[in-house]
Amino acid sequence: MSGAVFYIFGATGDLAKRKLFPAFYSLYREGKLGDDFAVVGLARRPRTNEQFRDDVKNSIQDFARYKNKDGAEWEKFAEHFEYMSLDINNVAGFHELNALTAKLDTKYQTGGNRLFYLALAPELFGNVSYNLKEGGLLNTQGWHRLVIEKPFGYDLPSAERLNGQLRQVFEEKDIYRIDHYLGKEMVQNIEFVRFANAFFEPLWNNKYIANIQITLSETVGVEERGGYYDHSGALRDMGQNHMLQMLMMMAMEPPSRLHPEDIRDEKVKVLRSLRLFENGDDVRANVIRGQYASGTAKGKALPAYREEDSVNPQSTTETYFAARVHVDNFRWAGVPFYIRTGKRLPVKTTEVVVEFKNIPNNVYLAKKHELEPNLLVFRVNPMEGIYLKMNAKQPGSEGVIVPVAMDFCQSCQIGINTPEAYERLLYDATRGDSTYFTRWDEVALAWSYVDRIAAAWNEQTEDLKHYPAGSWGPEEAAKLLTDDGFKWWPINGQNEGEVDWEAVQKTTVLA
Ligand SMILES: NC(=O)C1=CN([C@@H]2O[C@H](COP(=O)(O)OP(=O)(O)OC[C@H]3O[C@@H](n4cnc5c(N)ncnc54)[C@H](OP(=O)(O)O)[C@@H]3O)[C@@H](O)[C@H]2O)C=CC1
Ligand SMILES: O=C1O[C@H](COP(=O)(O)O)[C@@H](O)[C@H](O)[C@H]1O
Repeated sequence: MSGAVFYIFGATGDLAKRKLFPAFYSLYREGKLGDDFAVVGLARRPRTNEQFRDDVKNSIQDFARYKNKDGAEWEKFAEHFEYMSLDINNVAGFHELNALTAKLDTKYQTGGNRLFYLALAPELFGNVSYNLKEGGLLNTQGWHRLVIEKPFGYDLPSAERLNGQLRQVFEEKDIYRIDHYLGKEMVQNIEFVRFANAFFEPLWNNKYIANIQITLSETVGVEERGGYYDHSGALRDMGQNHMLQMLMMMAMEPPSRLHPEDIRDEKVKVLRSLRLFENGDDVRANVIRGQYASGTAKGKALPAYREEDSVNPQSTTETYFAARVHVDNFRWAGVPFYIRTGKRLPVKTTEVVVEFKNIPNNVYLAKKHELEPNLLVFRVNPMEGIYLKMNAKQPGSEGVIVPVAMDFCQSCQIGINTPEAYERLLYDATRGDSTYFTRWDEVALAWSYVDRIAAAWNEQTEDLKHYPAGSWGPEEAAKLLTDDGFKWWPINGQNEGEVDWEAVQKTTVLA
């Protein structure tokens, strides 16, 4: 990497501690940062450089893939970190920051390259970018990139306002909007599996695929984020970004080149093809929302959402939603995409299931047997891998057909040491590769899709269902599929479905 100064705005916050410092350390240990870099931590509270380096060290001990094993290496790494107390709203502080950076530019031969990471509450994003310009931090020769966290706005109008503020200072090509799901190994793998395998791409259409199911389930509640979450809800927190991004990866056409803009062009076309809900009734027929009530998980009593800290006791914010989504283009016409996400569900998992259509039922095997459909499952999180379920003769039987699985468990083979999403994204931003960041038109289209749902929900709240914490959400979500002759496929054997995945015979593990 060519030299650069990295600025972490919000360096005393949770994201910096849990994700960013560990990501820097992994990249450093892997030689991806080189030695010509400085990291400047910025936040209001006072910290000496030594205290800040201790914060970084503690975060690495707690959260990094590489632990702080080697004292000499740690010391070398820590020297790259500096701290400056700064209030985002104070322009004078930015002039001071510029003076500090000039020294770092010389020390590390950065060529004026600067990456500004905003790990801050979104309402501060606009001010930072304006003050960066005012403070002279963009007056150098090298590249200047702005990495911003989600949420990018609350709805389309607020996202447009924010984008307008950022664009007064940065060009679109220099704005890296994070969606950390795009940094996940298996989400990135979707396009490789699709486009690098002769036996998938020909089947990847409405002739052979019956439906696609995307599940992002979480066992946690809102934890300490009640204040943010109660104004957001599952649709904005997970639907507008991570879920639609995964849907785009599944549905996009092959890009003509593996160039970031070509890939993002194809993703945007998927968003443009989403069938928009026409009115409130249409939303209610296709989107189910829920909120967790008290319940139990693993014998532990769990509070209701309305009892969580910083949550309105009468809140109607959804902690769960499931939707039937249609992509109205030639490839996907008639294939429903079912998406669901929720907090306080029984397992933490992210999975995408592709259910293939059954073989014609007049051929002899299907006449004699109840055949299960073939499934291709992308296991994104926490297990990483690909699972293919098919039918085969039970060994030793007289033609008994059983479901068997080809299970490529990536996390079993590579272990838990696969790079974390933030590592990949940070590395990509340092290299100027924006493929796995979201472009403005993606963000805007995703908001306009989600805003229609939110508007219908605002009209009335009677359709909000309460589900016990620790359950799979409102029963109505099952009906979305049963009405179409489908069902949610079990997640890691934990669903109330009939198939016991552990019992499914594992025939082959690919090397
Ligand atoms: N935490 C997470 O897991 C995730 C977070 N995000 C996003 O990342 C961003 C940061 O989240 P998170 O780290 O959790 O938030 P925190 O509340 O933990 O941290 C906020 C940071 O901003 C600083 N800050 C607040 N006001 C100012 C100000 N006026 N001037 C300078 N610094 C200020 C705080 O430091 P101080 O008080 O010292 O000024 C603190 O370092 C948010 O946009 C969030 O949505 C996204 C995905 C996951
Ligand atoms: O962006 C968010 O994602 C997390 C879930 O991320 P994961 O990588 O652990 O699957 C979610 O808990 C949080 O509410 C949301 O803001």
